Amino acid sequence: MTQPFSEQLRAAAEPWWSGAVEHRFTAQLGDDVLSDEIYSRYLLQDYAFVGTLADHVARTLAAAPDMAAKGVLAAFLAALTSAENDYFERSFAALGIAPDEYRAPKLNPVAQLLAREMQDAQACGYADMITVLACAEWAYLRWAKLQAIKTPPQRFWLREWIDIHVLPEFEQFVAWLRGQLDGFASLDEADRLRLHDRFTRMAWLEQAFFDVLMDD
Ligand SMILES: Cc1ncc(C[n+]2csc(CCO)c2C)c(N)n1
Repeated sequence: MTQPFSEQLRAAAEPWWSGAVEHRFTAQLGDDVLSDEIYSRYLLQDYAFVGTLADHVARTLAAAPDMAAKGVLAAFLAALTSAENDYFERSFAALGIAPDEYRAPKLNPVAQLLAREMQDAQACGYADMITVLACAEWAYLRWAKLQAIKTPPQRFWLREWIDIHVLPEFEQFVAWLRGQLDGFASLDEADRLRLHDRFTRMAWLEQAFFDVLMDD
């Protein structure tokens, strides 16, 4: 039996998929041994990423083929801009990072490429936009699940970052994204190949996003 298209995409994105999901950055985060210096670097880049992602979700919503899909994306966008923003603000305060610093960070080269990848997908259409989103969200669900079985970190900014990504609502959203990917199996071969490349590039970028933060 052929695998669902989402599984085909994920399997084809190895070794970068596992490289991202089992990254030493996330392992050290879950073990509560990641330095605040590295995590601060991460959070500054990721806050900018999440801002760009919110715009990406809004454009995906605008391109969505039906009201049901628009509703799911609207709910995700609401969570992204409320609860998630609150987490960032509290964490920046605890880490001694001032608003001036986190509102306009200088993006590292990987963060710049991630933003380009989203723009490129937006120029192609709904399936491409969903593919970018699905890879990013699914990878976060996976690494967080692996870390959630450990003793929760003492530092709330590490602990809550795992918690946010194992919430049932988030898991349902990822399941929905995977369902959307599975629907793209009926697209023609050229489209499927382009989505394969896009998903793999995203997995590579997710791994690289962690790589550039580490000291060693
Ligand atoms: C580089 C990078 N890739 C993916 C995510 C995952 N993500 C982005 S927004 C969001 C919403 C709910 O928390 C989630 C899970 C991230 N943070 N940073």
